[in-house]
Amino acid sequence: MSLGQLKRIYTAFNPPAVEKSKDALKFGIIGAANSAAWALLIPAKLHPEVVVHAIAARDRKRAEEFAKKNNVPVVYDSYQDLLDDPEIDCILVPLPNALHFEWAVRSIRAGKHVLLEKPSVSNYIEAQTLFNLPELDAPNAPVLLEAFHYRFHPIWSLFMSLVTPADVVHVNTFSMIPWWFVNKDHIHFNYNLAGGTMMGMGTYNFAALRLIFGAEPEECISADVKAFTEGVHHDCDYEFKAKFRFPNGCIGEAFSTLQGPTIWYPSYATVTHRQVEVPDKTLPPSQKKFVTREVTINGFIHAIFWSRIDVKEAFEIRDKETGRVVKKWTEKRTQKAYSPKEAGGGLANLEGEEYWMSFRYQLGAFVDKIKGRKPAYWVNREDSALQMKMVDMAYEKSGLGIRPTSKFQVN
Ligand SMILES: NC(=O)C1=CN([C@@H]2O[C@H](COP(=O)(O)OP(=O)(O)OC[C@H]3O[C@@H](n4cnc5c(N)ncnc54)[C@H](OP(=O)(O)O)[C@@H]3O)[C@@H](O)[C@H]2O)C=CC1
Ligand SMILES: O=C1OC[C@@H](O)[C@H](O)[C@H]1O
Repeated sequence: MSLGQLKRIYTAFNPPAVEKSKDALKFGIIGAANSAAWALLIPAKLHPEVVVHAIAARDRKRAEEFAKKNNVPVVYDSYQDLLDDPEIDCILVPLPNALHFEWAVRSIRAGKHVLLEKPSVSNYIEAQTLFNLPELDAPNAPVLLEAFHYRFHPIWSLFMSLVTPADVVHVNTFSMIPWWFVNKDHIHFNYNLAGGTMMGMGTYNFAALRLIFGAEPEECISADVKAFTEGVHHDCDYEFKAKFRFPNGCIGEAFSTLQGPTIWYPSYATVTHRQVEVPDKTLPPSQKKFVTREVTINGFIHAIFWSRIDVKEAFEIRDKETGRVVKKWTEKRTQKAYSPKEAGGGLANLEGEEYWMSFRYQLGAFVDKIKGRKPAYWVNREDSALQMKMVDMAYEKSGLGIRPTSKFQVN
């Protein structure tokens, strides 16, 4: 690891605190969750318009410890008490997946803006209700955002600018978390809490496929899982490999595991385009030029640690009449984008530093939306709902079945 990389990662987790503005939004967190550090506590330090105001946990002592450790001034005894605080503008919901639906609805009904951990809910049934809540279409409606952090990072935007969705024929995605990071008692492996690797990690791969094809999958062709069978862990996949058919017979593949090997291997998505003709005025009129482009984004999920885009273009010059290949060659290049400036082009003027994690860009977009500014990037409600449709498709195909629907009643 280079010194520059080490410095970037160190600063990402220990960022310089910025001064808060008078009209900063007050956030409350329901659940003293580990992921709250990534999604809110760290990025909040870098955002002048965000103050983490309150924490609630099922157990007050746990909330107090969390508050002390993270300098959160107000502690509540219950999630509902926190929602009832009129001073709070926004809620982070970092609860087990099975509780996202209920607490997102309750938060919205309390008039709060909601940053909702991924996956947004347990299944498409819940998604249709949540993302179509009438409160979200009322005047001055609260903002609801699924925390799909990687989509807000400049490397993702740069990567997408190198992809031509209509020409994509095949996509292969990979993600993993080493075995030592998630133990068996984690909420990821509790069926009643809507656990499973497709929920915890696979949703990242699935979103990549939907975005790269610019379309929804028509069918899950196969979904092979390795799953626990006993106790609360039953039907929780700890590893899976799924294959989807997208429009025009195109194929998208996803592999992920939450029990991977010891060394953390970066996620990736490799995109193969069909061969297309490229205009080239330097060629004689009897010849045509073609290119087949393959683009890989490495480290798309946790870009801060290490990420890079690899572009491989295979060119061919063909005789127009006979189709015979006259010449062929391959060109390769790589690109990094730890900041908008490094991404360049249309992204260069956006706000961001190389030590900003995807979560900081996400928080920026969330605040911009609330403040009535136009975020650089957004994940809309329909998109989040369709995301759950794809997850359900894979769970149904796997034989494990969709994750259980919440009993919480929305009247
Ligand atoms: N964006 C990201 O990078 C990440 C996102 N996530 C997502 O965030 C969510 C939480 O994950 P993570 O922070 O790892 O989980 P944790 O186990 O660390 O936190 C979950 C919280 O849920 C609360 N909770 C309420 N009811 C229950 C229950 N019945 N069983 C267990 N916990 C309960 C607990 O709060 P209390 O303090 O009240 O006891 C706990 O603090 C998940 O949806 C996950 O997919 C997870 C990791 C990273
Ligand atoms: O980004 C992540 O990495 C760790 C996982 O436990 C988590 O669900 C995921 O969001």
